[in-house]
Amino acid sequence: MAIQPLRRHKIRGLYAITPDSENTGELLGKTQQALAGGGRGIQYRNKSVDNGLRKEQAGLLLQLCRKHEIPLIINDDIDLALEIDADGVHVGRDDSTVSDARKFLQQDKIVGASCYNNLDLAIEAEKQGADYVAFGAFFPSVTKPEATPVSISLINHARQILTIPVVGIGGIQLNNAAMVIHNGCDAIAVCSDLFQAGNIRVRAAQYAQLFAGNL
Ligand SMILES: Cc1ncc(COP(=O)(O)OP(=O)(O)O)c(N)n1
Ligand SMILES: Cc1ncsc1CCOP(=O)(O)O
Ligand SMILES: [Mg+2]
Repeated sequence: MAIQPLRRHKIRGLYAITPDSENTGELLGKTQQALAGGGRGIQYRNKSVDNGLRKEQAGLLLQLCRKHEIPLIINDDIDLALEIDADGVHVGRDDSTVSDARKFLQQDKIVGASCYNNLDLAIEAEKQGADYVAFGAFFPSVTKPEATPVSISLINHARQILTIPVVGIGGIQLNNAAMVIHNGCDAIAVCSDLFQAGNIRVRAAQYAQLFAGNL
């Protein structure tokens, strides 16, 4: 029986952001481990390979995510999301607008938006139909060292104003994740601390445990 696409799944818990990688087998193996440990969303983010390989990797990741009934969100690229029928797209200030993403993707697809340290951007993203907003970087990020720094106190303000889920990103590690969650983030987006872990499944389970009873 064919596995059906996910219907506007809410992003909550551990949201795994894939690292730049040319090694498709390794990328799939690591993502499988993140899913086995309890990852609740996967974002395919790969800034370092050509479009052909991006399409191949994204298609294979989608098959894997469907087996686990977990959504695959494509970073930046609405066309790729449409081509492979991914579960959604994540856009930032240098990408398409939320309105365009919403217009081109079917209603049941997920649209996420980066809002950096800016609540006005988040209010606008929600109006335009975003399914979640992301703030960060809360901590220095090795994956994106130039990311805008953000104070944890923003999360509480965001939760009071917005109805859609709030995602925290940037330099999140096991020893600082609880602070982000306890301040109100519905999900934490993690790349290096998850994908560089010696045992990715165990690391993912440790993150998932931080949300225990809250998903
Ligand atoms: C969940 C999540 N939050 C923020 C980002 C960053 O998006 P953007 O600012 O467009 O930067 P790039 O990731 O494209 O470098 C994200 N990808 N995911
Ligand atoms: C894409 C992005 N946007 C802000 S920080 C970041 C990178 C997140 O990766 P890491 O968890 O390794 O800091
Ligand atoms: Mg982007």
